[in-house]
Amino acid sequence: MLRVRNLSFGYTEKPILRNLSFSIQKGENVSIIGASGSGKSTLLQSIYGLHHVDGRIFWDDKQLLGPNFNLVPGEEFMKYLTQDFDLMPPLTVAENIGKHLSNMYPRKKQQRVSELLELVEMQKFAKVKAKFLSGGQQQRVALARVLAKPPEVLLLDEPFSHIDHFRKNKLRRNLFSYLKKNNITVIIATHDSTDALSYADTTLAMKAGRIIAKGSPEQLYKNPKNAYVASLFGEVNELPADQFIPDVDRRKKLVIYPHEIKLSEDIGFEGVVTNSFFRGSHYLTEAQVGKEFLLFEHPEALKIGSIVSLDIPEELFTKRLR
Ligand SMILES: Nc1ncnc2c1ncn2[C@@H]1O[C@H](COP(=O)(O)OP(=O)(O)OP(=O)(O)O)[C@@H](O)[C@H]1O
Repeated sequence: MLRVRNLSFGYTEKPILRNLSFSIQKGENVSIIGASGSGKSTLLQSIYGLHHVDGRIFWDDKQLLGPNFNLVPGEEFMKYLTQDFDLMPPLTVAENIGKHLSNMYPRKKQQRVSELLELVEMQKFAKVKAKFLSGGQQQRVALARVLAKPPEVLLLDEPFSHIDHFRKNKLRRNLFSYLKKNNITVIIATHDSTDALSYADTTLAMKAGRIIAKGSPEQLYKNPKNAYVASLFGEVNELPADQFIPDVDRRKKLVIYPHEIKLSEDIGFEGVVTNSFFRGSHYLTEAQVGKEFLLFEHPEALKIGSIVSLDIPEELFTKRLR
């Protein structure tokens, strides 16, 4: 188990991580989500042992002591994939992946490299020098490289940021099932809600250096603490509650996802369509209701200026009142 206790850190006087405490089970897939600058990368670097932090970090019973105690920065049983991929440009893809593997058993080494090339779908590029690869290809090689000697804990910072959608989905499925099968603990800092929703066992939501929510992706999505947490998963409406519910505290807000609002067959909240954005499976539609602009999903494009009646399920008036 990874245990983080009262972790604080700042690059300067200004605190960046503020008294974080949490635990992660062996083999767990944890995603860290949060706005840009909230401290996700700094948290990964602190766990890896790159910063002089306050607080304590343990892997099982072993305390991780950080840069004061490690001549070579970083913990041996962990791998940290940074946002810059750290490949050796003059070496080939296969050489980069196998760089830290022993040459004592060349066949075994070759087998391992082939297995990893297959995992990231880079077999065809085995003999190509890293300097000739695109950003997305480099990122895939870097992923294979951190897995070459399987770590116990893998820290990934935006690992799919350069990879196109076509490859990303399959790569994600391959990679995360490989990690589960091998019981590798993975902590992934991400902006991508699919990483957080589909693959994580646990999601940590960060804001300004604090963890403001922790739970399963379902818990955080269905019962978000506030509009900020909900917005980390995609579009969300944050509406003044008193415009929609009678006799409610004026300071309260309603946090509602666009797919939860539907066109009503009978009486609903009347609005005027102000925008409609094609999203493939639906149109994300904006309507003005009173002074508020609401986003909702609709299967067809609605004409701008048309009058609509919108239905917000009544149960959300209590469930999503914040
Ligand atoms: N080397 C550094 N020196 C000084 N300040 C830094 C350094 N690295 C990061 N920061 C600051 O620390 C804060 C947190 O940065 P961090 O990169 O951890 O955030 P993040 O959540 O990972 O952001 P992003 O999603 O944009 O990668 C930011 O305000 C950033 O400006």
